[in-house]
Amino acid sequence: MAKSILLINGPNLNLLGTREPSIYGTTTLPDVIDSATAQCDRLSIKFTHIQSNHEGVLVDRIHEARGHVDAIVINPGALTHTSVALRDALVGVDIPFVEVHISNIHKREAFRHHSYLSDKAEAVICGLGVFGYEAAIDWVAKYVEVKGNARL
Ligand SMILES: O=C(O)[C@@H]1C=C(O)[C@@H](O)[C@H](O)C1
Repeated sequence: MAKSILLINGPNLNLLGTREPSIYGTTTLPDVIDSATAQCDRLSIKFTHIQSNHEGVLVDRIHEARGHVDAIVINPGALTHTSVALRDALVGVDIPFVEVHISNIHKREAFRHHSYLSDKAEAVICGLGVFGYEAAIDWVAKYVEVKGNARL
């Protein structure tokens, strides 16, 4: 069972709750983090989180996670559809990850239908709103085994 999870949120997710609420809902990112923190506490999982609007900052954080994190839950935001660098970082550190999208990207503009990450993800959750984060953490807790001595 995973003992440490890193949650990553990409560009514009800092606006969650006020940004296009008809698509992304009214729950704020701090509320998402608070819920995920409590969920991980209940599951005895060490939890950390980063949100950044900068691709290189997220790449650096993924590199830093190697050897310290058992699994990553990532909503890459728009980098989903553009970032080979993010894909390469996730594959390069060999940490299992679950891809989360608040909206159902397959019901939206065509340019959102492709992800540079999905074929490397353990699972992809989209369209469940912010519940997708909770579902991803629950799944990771149940099905992702600790690799070596990975700890935060
Ligand atoms: O649904 C989401 O969480 C994703 C969030 C974004 O910011 C968009 O750029 C993606 O296309 C969809």
